[in-house]
Amino acid sequence: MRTSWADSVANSASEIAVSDNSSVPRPTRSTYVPPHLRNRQASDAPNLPGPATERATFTGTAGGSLGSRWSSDPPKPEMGRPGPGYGYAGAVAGRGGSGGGWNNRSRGWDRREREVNPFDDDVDDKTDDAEQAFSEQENTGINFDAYEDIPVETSGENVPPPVNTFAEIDLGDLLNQNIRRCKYVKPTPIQRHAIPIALSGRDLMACAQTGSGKTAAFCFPIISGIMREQYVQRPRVARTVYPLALILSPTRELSCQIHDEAKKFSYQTGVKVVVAYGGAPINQQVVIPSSLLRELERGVDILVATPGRLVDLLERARLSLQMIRYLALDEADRMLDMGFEPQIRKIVEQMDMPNRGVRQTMLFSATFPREIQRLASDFLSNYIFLAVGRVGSSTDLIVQRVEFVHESDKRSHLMDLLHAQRENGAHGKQALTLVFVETKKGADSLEHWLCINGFPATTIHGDRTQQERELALRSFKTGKTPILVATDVAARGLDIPHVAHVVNFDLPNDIDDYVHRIGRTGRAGKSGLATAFFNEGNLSLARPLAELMQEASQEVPAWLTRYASRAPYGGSKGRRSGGGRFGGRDFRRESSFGKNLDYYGGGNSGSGYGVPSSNYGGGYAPGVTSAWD
Ligand SMILES: Nc1ncnc2c1ncn2[C@@H]1O[C@H](COP(=O)(O)OP(=O)(O)OP(=O)(O)O)[C@@H](O)[C@H]1O
Repeated sequence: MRTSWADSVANSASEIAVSDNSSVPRPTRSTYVPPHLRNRQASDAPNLPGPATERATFTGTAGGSLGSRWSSDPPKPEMGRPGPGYGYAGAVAGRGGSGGGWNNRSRGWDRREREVNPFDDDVDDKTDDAEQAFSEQENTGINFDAYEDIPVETSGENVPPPVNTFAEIDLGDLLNQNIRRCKYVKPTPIQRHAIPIALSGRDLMACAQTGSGKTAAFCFPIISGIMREQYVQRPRVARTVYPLALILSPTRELSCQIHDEAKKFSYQTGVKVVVAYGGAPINQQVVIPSSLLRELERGVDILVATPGRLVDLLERARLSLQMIRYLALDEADRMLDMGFEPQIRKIVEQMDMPNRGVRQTMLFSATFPREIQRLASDFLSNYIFLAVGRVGSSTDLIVQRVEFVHESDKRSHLMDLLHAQRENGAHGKQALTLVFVETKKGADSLEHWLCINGFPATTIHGDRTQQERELALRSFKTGKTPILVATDVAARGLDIPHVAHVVNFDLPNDIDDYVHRIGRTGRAGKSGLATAFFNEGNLSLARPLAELMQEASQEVPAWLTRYASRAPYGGSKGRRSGGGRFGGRDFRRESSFGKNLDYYGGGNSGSGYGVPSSNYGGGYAPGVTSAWD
C-alpha cells in the first residue's frame, strides 16, 4: 500500500520532536554569528548554482571571505532576537562599515523586538470545539500520492531536473526546520519542479492547480536566496527602504496570507518580511498607515504587497525597488489582466526596479491564458515555462455538480442544499460553505436573507472595510459563521482549511474565474464539493464548463452538453491555455499564436500596454465593477 503524503505528516511529527530536541547545538556568545551572516561559513558552503552566482550585476555584495555558512545553528528560541552587537550594525562595524542609517536594522534584530513565533498562531486560531468538529468533518482519503501521476510539462532552455525530497534541495537548516514545523513532509509536484528552477536563478512562468502549494514554491527560493547571499549593501537614503524581494498579489487578504506563510518559512532566519496592502483609490489623498511606516523602518527584505499600496509607497519615496533581486507575481494572470496591468507595468518598468535579466522574475497561477502569457513575457528573460497538471483545469479532488436553477429559485435551492448539508454534518453542524455571487449588493442581500432564515452567514466584498473583511474571514474560518457569501475578491488564493462546499450561486463570466472559485475547496490533497447554479443567463459558459468538467472526469449533465453544443465558445474567448489538451501550452510553442493579433486589439497598441480588445473575456460583464483591490 502506498503511504500518502499527508499521512506521512504524522510520522514527521515524531521526527520534528527528535530533531528539535536533540543534536542542534546551541550558539554561545563567543560563536554567535550576526543574523545576516548566520548561515554562512566558507568551509561547508555547498556548490549550488543560485541567483547570487547567476546574476552578478548587483553591486554591493561584500565580504567574499566570509563565505556562506549553510548548515547553521539556530539561535536559542528563548533568546528571541539578540541584543546589540549581534545585529546588523555590529556586523557592519566588524566589517569596517559605519553603522547607523535608515536601513541598518533591516537584516538584524533589534533588542526591543522579539520575533513572534508564527507557529503559535495556528494553535490560537482554533477553539477545541471547532477543532474537533473540523477533524470529524475532515475528508478521509487524503492522498497526495494522487498528484504523483500528474502530467508535467516544461519548456525553455536547460531546465534543471526536479527533486523528490526537500533534503535533495539544500535550502539551509533554518528554512528546513521551518518546513518541518509546517509539517511539509515532501514537496508537492509544483514544488518539486519549480524550486530547483528558481534556485538555479532562472525566470519562471509556472502554472499548477489550485491548492497545490505554489506559495511555498516561490517563497522557499526567495528566502533561501536571501539567506544564501552575501551581505548586500543597501543605499542609505533617509526614510526610504530597499527590499530585496517583492511579492505582488491582487487582494489584501491574499497578501496577508502570503505574508503569514512567508513569516513561518523565514522564522529565525533573520529574513524580514513585511506586508503592505490597501492603497488609496485614484483621486483620494494617500494616507499610508503609520504602523506600516514603522514596520518598514525596522527593515524589510521581502515586501509582500498589493499594487495600489505599493504605488503609494513608491510615489512617496518611502520605498525604492532599486535593490530588488526577486520579483514574484502570485495570481499572475489576474495581475496582468485588464484591471491591474497598467499598474504592474508601471511598478516593474517605470520605477527603479532592475531590468529583467538582472532581477529574477517568477510568475505563478493556476490559470494562464495565452494572451496573458504573451503580455507576461515582457517581464521575463529566457524563462522556463512549467505546467503541472492541466493548465487552467480544476483538480479531480473536487466533485463538481451543475444544476439548472432559474434566477427566482436560487435562494430556495440554496436553502435546500444548506439544510441537507446541516443534516449530514457532524453533530448537525454546518460545514464551511463559500457562496459566490456576482455583486457586492447581491452579497449583502443574500447574507441578510440567510441570517434571517437561521443560517449564520457573513460577507466579504470590496465595499466592506478592511476590518470588516478581516473579521468576516476569521469568523468563517473558526466556524462561527459557517457560511461566507463572497464576490470574486475571495476567489483567488485564499487557503481556508475545511471549506467543504463552494456554491456558485451566480456563475462567473469567465471559466478561469470558475476554476479559481471552486479551488477554495479540495486543497492540499483533500477532497471537496462544488455546486453551480446554471441558467439561461450563463449560456456562454456552457461549453467551457462542460469541457472543464469532462477534463476533470466529472459527470456532465446531458442538458449541459446540449447547451454546450449549441452555444458559442464564450466564457474565455480563446483565452484558455491548452484548450483541453495537455501539452503545447507555452505560448512560445504555438507558432501561429503571435500572428493572431485579434486577441490583443491589434497587438502592441500605442498604449504600450497591449490592452486587450473587446473580445477579450476579462471576466466582468459590462457595468459590473471589479471586485479586486
Ligand atoms: N509540501 C507540502 N506538504 C503539505 N502541505 C503543503 C505543502 N505545500 C503546501 N502545502 C499546503 O497546501 C495548502 C495549499 O497551498 P497554497 O495556498 O500555496 O496553494 P496554491 O497552489 O497557491 O493555491 P491557489 O492556486 O488557490 O492560490 C496550504 O495549506 C499549504 O500549507
